[in-house]
Amino acid sequence: MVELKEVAPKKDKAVFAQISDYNHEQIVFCHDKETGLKAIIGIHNTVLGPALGGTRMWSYASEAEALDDVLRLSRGMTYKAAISGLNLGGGKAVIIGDAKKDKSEALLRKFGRFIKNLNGAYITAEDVGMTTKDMEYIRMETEHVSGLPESMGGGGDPSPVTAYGTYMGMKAAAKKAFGTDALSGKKVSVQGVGHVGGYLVELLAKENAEVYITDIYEDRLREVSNKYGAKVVSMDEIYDLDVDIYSPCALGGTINDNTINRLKCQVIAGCANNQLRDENVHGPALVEKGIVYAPDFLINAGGLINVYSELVGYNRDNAYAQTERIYGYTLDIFNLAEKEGIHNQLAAMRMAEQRIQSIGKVRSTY
Ligand SMILES: NC(=O)c1ccc[n+]([C@@H]2O[C@H](COP(=O)([O-])OP(=O)(O)OC[C@H]3O[C@@H](n4cnc5c(N)ncnc54)[C@H](O)[C@@H]3O)[C@@H](O)[C@H]2O)c1
Repeated sequence: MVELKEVAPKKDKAVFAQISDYNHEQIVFCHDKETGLKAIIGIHNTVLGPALGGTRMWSYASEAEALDDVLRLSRGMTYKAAISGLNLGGGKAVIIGDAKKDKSEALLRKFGRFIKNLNGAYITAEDVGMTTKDMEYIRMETEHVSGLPESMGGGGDPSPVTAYGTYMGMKAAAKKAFGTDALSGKKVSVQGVGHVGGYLVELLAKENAEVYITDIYEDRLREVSNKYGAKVVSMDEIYDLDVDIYSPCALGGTINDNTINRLKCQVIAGCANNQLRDENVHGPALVEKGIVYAPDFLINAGGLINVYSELVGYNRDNAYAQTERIYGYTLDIFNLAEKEGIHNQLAAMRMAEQRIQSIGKVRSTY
């Protein structure tokens, strides 16, 4: 019987205690002195299928932080795949190092060898700090790579599909909060206008929403602002804006003790992973404030749906059609949360767990 549960991670805990809290199946520590490779592969759950999730390269402040990241992210992938109806498990990998300085062909290919040795239990893809070229190096050593460029038979950049799913989830949340899913005239703040955020602003502008944007990079802000008429605000100001919808599209953990009381929106719907710093605390806090929260792993699943489509025979139209269903799934989650008197993130987690448990039983017969 699969058992997933909510946990509040403690970084000072022993490694096995942390793995046990999150209920991972396998953690692989990869080390190679020659190339300087230090990586951790987290395989959270493979009941529904191979554990799929990107590789992130980041200069973590400590190894504990890297482990915490891979544990949280791989568990999120389990939920994302399960709730999206995909035959995939949840996994993720982190390479510890500076993506601008520490990367080499040899390091990436060595990492590919470690993935190869897992015989398909883990399938990797691109994440923060990795490029398409890096994926090509990993692909030289193992076939268990997804999200490849179209020229290599892959589905190309998943970001537009992720943005489309996020937009669908946002519309469903608007329907719940405002009684209509029309976003025309709604004030929407988008935090982070990178790959996904940029495409999301385009969709919002097409629907005549009033969009506010912020980012670290000024040239990117200028580009998006000029293209879509979005208003630029400072990075800190984003939390205090008098908007209808706040869309976190940068990094995780932005809904926390410091920001929650500043938010004036009625809806939160964005593509960032792990938006709630602590789901046990900040999920209920949003309910208390009357904010409709669209669960992150549900509405940002478009990219994963696109990548999954590659594994079963790529068709972009099918990937978009499946992503469009996020609208209905999000409304289902709101109904479940209301019925059970729980917050939306918890309802989404329960829905995902339920599918893993029931399909786990189907698969117990060989
Ligand atoms: N790319 C996908 O298909 C996909 C799929 C699912 C989830 N996500 C998640 O969505 C988020 C965005 O992904 P992306 O591919 O667009 O990444 P990206 O790196 O292209 O964009 C992120 C942007 O956020 C900006 N940023 C970082 N910190 C910020 C801050 N404090 N304030 C304002 N802006 C800040 C960065 O400068 C960058 O422009 C990430 O959390 C990612 O894990 C992405």
